[in-house]
Amino acid sequence: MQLTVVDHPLARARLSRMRDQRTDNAAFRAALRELTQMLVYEATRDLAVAEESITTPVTTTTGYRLAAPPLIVPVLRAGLGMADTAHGMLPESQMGFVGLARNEETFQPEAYMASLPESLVGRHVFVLDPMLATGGSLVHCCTLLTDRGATEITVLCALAAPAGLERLEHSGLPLRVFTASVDEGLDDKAYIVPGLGDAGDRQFGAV
Ligand SMILES: O=P(O)(O)OC[C@H]1O[C@H](OP(=O)(O)OP(=O)(O)O)[C@H](O)[C@@H]1O
Ligand SMILES: O=c1cc[nH]c(=O)[nH]1
Ligand SMILES: [Mg+2]
Repeated sequence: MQLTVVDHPLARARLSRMRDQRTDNAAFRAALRELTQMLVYEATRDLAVAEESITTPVTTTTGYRLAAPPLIVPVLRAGLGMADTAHGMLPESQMGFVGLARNEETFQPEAYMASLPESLVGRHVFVLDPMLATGGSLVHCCTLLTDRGATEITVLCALAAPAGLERLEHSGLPLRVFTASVDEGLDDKAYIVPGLGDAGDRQFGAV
């Protein structure tokens, strides 16, 4: 597993706004959208490009486009807040969806939907979920993807806990992880510390 911490000053500023308990739902969503831009920008740095000839108003030159836009997969609910921004930056990408809700007593993810192409052979997949806590949700999601043949998965998250990163590492899944911070740890409710609370509730309200 490859880990990249995107600790650019602008990313830190957005993340700090998300952490602050005074930040309301709308401002939290705005900061997450802006942070997502930075995560996508970093995570797409090494994607293959195809060349094409283009004609400017002055002359002909070489243009570039992504050779194979990745499949984008937000993990509902919280990943929804990253989806539109990622899609805006990768407009040719297809989007799939995975719905998971962590049981807050057992901390196990409970799946309630998956809408994915049947085969992901040869497809690079970008998974969006702001929070990597115990890692149970992302292991579940990424296993759905490898079961369909994916061999290249990039995870974008705002925050990661060391325990979740360790779990992903030991899962053997073919992952690159981009996060804006590796936080201190988890509390007794498996919330990330210092964290930002429940990323779904912070965007959409408590359920
Ligand atoms: O690493 P884990 O311990 O599995 O926890 C992380 C998961 O928890 C949050 O979702 P949640 O289950 O709260 O659902 P929600 O997005 O609907 O709020 C978050 O968005 C991750 O999917
Ligand atoms: O801190 C956490 C842990 C899991 N899910 C969240 O939304 N926040
Ligand atoms: Mg939640």
